[in-house]
Amino acid sequence: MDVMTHSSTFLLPGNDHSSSVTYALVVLNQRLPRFTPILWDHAQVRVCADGGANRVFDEMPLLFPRDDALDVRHRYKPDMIKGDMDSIRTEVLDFYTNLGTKVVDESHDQDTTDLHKCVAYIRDFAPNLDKSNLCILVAGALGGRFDHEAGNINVLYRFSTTRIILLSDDCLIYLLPRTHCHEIHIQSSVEGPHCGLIPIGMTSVSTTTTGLQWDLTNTEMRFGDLVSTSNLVQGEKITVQSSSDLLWTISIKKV
Ligand SMILES: Nc1ncnc2c1ncn2[C@@H]1O[C@H](COP(=O)(O)OP(=O)(O)OP(=O)(O)O)[C@@H](O)[C@H]1O
Ligand SMILES: Cc1ncc(C[n+]2csc(CCO)c2C)c(N)n1
Repeated sequence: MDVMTHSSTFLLPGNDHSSSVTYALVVLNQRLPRFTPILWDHAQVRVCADGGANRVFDEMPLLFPRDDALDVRHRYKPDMIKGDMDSIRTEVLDFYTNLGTKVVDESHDQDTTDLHKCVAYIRDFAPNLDKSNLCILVAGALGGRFDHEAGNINVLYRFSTTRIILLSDDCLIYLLPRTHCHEIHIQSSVEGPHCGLIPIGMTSVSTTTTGLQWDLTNTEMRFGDLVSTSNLVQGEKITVQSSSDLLWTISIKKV
């Protein structure tokens, strides 16, 4: 079975030239995580999901209190705004349209979420993007309305062959597909030690891990019985192998 490696270097400032990953960023309509500018700088394409554009417009300047707000807004210009356009304010739409941001109104589709629409666009259409090792970072995906959080997690399952990482100020979540053995390299300056492995939707018959305080050894997990929450990372490397897709979550440090 092939090994899939994971590393949250996108939380560290600066260009990691050794990384072969192409990052894309989706900004949702939730308070911007404080490290959003770092994610923005790593990304080669930046897409706002509908009201996510309001957050970039209103909150990016707050993250740079010494800079002129207009300068900040010009510096952090989304490439695209996409969604059903019922949350973006007119002044925000006008501002970014004038700067050349592409706007796609998909209000005809009321069966998929704005995040779904953004991920589908990045995966299938974004021009000039090397998608051979694509990783989509999603800012503001957790910590708000539970229906939205569940919808955001569902996107991980609907696009299970695409690397997608849901982020909030407090934690990140991604899917570990059962098709691979996983090596998670912990960036201990910015993440951990709290972590969890969560089977959603079905019983996970057998999971084996190394590197956790409470490792699993061919252990069954399911809702209604054991799920691994409040676990702790012990070293710099975690390995996970499972008969089912699992969610991996790890805390993000406040620093
Ligand atoms: N409170 C929240 N918690 C988590 N994610 C959120 C929250 N609010 C919005 N989102 C995410 O941001 C995206 C865009 O938000 P927006 O408010 O524009 O959506 P919406 O479809 O108008 O929502 P609704 O009509 O259900 O209020 C959503 O599709 C969702 O993924
Ligand atoms: C069974 C079912 N439940 C809820 C919705 C509503 N809905 C789901 S995604 C979406 C778009 C949000 O921007 C909306 C309105 C639906 N269509 N079908």
